[in-house]
Amino acid sequence: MFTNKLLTLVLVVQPGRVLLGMKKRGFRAGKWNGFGGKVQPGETIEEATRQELQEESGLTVDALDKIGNIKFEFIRETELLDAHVFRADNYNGEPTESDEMRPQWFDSDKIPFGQMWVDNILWFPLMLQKKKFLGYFKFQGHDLIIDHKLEEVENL
Ligand SMILES: NNC(=O)c1cnc2ccc(F)cc2c1N
Repeated sequence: MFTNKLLTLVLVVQPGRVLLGMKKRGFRAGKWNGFGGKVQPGETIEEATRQELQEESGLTVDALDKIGNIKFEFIRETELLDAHVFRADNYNGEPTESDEMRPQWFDSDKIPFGQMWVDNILWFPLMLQKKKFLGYFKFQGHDLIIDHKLEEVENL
């Protein structure tokens, strides 16, 4: 029996480049990540996405494009992570370092996949092409995918 934990994830994209955040402390410090986190009770997924983006990068966005839903399972764990993935092509403000994250722009052809969650290399190309997708990744630990599904969809 699984419990479902909602996560948000947003990639801010400009022509030829993507904004990522270097996690400075805590879980998976030293990795580059999109911006996001948990959805608190009473918050919508979109509200949580905006809140986490602002806290972690200093940015606000007008439009959030829903581009993916990814379910993460870890063997021997009963919590399924249900990540709602968004893309933002416009933003307000300037990327600002926080206690948690150091934002940095990366050329779209120089994404540091070796310092990211290992599933990113599989679905970032879909995200960059603005394709909508459903993903499922089964992890053994945090660095080994032992099973996965990834499909493009017309609607989410
Ligand atoms: N850019 N961030 C991610 O791709 C990301 C964020 N959080 C996760 C939590 C659990 C997991 F198995 C994967 C991710 C993940 N890929």
